[in-house]
Amino acid sequence: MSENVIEFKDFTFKYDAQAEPTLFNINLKIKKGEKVLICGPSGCGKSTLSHCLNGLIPASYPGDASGELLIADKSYKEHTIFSLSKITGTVLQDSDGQFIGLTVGEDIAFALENENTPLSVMKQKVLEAAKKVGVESFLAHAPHELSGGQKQRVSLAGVMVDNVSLFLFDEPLANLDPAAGKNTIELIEQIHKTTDSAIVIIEHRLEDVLYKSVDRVILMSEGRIIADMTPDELLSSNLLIENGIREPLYSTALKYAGVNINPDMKPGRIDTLILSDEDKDKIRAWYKNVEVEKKELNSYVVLTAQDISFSYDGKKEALSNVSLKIRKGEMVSIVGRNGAGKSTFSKLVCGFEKPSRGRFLLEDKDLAEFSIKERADHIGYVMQNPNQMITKPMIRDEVSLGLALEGKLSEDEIKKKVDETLKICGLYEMRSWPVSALSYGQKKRVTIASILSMDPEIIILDEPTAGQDLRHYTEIMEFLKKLNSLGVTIILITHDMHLMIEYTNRAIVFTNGHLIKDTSCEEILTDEESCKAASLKKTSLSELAIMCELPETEFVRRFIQEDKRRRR
Ligand SMILES: Nc1ncnc2c1ncn2[C@@H]1O[C@H](COP(=O)(O)OP(=O)(O)OP(=O)(O)O)[C@@H](O)[C@H]1O
Ligand SMILES: Nc1ncnc2c1ncn2[C@@H]1O[C@H](COP(=O)(O)OP(=O)(O)OP(=O)(O)O)[C@@H](O)[C@H]1O
Repeated sequence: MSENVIEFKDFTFKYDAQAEPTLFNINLKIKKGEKVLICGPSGCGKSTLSHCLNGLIPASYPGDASGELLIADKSYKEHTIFSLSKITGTVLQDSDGQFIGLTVGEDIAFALENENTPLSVMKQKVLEAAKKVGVESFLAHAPHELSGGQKQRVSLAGVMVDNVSLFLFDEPLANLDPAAGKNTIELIEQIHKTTDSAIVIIEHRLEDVLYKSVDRVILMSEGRIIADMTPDELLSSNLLIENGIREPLYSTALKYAGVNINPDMKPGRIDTLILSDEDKDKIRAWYKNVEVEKKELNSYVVLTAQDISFSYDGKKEALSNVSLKIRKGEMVSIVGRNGAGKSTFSKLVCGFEKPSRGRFLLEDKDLAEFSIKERADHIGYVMQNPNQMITKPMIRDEVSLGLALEGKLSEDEIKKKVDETLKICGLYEMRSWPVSALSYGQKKRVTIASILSMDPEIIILDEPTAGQDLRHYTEIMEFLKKLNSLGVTIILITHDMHLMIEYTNRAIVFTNGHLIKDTSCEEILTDEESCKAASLKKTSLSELAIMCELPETEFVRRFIQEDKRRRR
């Protein structure tokens, strides 16, 4: 094989279902042993590009292509899905779609089974791969018994048993808790160091992904490659912000402090960043000048959990003695490791499961007396995986569904309400499209729109911004903030520490079914012990504070203040 694993030459691709091409004139070479990050706004064609590399295009998604794409020196047209599966190992964005086996073990083994590996070798390899991603105790479980993040880990283990020339990770961090995300980036780095496979990572969370080095970042916009440069060059430019991608937190902090970033400072990663004494002084001066405000909290409690316990199988408790109070108009984060019980907690609040002990109160009324439908009038739940929520083939029908079932509004009123919501969620232009033509991030917005149209008093959102680019992330979060300022209580389940500090003041931390901490976000993020127990991760702000000899917690607090002030 030549040194290029992938070579796109003037490659253009149009889905049969679309009028215009989704990829235009792509010219891109990725060599053996290279590690490349692809980023770009939602819908810019990142997943489409990756589908070309694992054969889903043209096998599952037919369309017209021109130009050439060589994978391992052979035109993509000459490959089959099977021949490509030997070359490309993919971890898809939507890990649900990837399960084939009845158990987790079978699933990880699938790649090896195809190669007639002896049983004993196979078991050993499966166990090793499972251990690397921490799912070894789930090998006999059915995939549907896993939490979202646990499923994502299984997909990672699945590709790691393969011996491929190209690893393709499509949003590998979505749904992973911060510590697991960090491990994943370390695992990818290990693959990078120990094989000469090419690695392509598609990810929005640069704060997390740039924790280890990447050789190049490819920036896409509207189906074209608009930049192909090193992280040091990219972070010295304004291209990320201009193209709607969240910069790593330290980079934003440097800009707030008025530090001019250039490639010689090696700004591609926080641990390579070189700051002069003058830069540090600028950061200290900025820190000193940030005004710290205090927010008064409403004391009116809207949701109470009293000593809630629950088990799926009657043996192991998924939640144990959880008690908490949510005040009206609060915007809080629920965080914690994969499988900690966060989604289970939400399912209990919404009545999809019943607690084995304890009770929930909505204001002073026992929620056990409400039917699921009555609860839905007060509490909206946006689940983690949009594919588990969407039931209608057309976007407009999906978003109208709740209102139509409720039967309170006329058809015209429903139409008006749905149009408003679609506009807010940036879906109005696509209102008559089939859901099947949407990217994952776009589908996620459809599910948020469905819940918002119902005007609930409390909204629980499970990873609301997973798969969203900065523009949609900001639109969704600013809209939630606006709803919140009107009195709607918002509970965000998130693994995104960046989101937690940007938008919420309080963090409720779960680990192994227990609520272990309930305090301010900056306190959680600078407390080593809680971070470890709950698989959270300090952000790059902590490291920046240490570099400048400033107190970590206060630095994070002031950054949050400044960030909120600037976005008002
Ligand atoms: N199967 C399909 N049929 C028709 N159009 C599609 C299909 N899949 C994606 N598209 C369209 O192609 C465009 C690019 O989608 P793609 O999934 O590649 O974007 P992306 O950059 O990966 O976005 P995201 O970050 O939201 O996942 C979108 O506008 C989408 O509507
Ligand atoms: N349907 C189910 N049947 C059996 N066990 C389940 C089921 N759903 C979840 N579990 C288990 O209950 C525990 C809590 O899962 P839950 O989905 O609440 O975690 P989570 O904190 O939301 O995780 P994540 O961050 O990965 O989404 C996990 O150990 C999981 O394996």
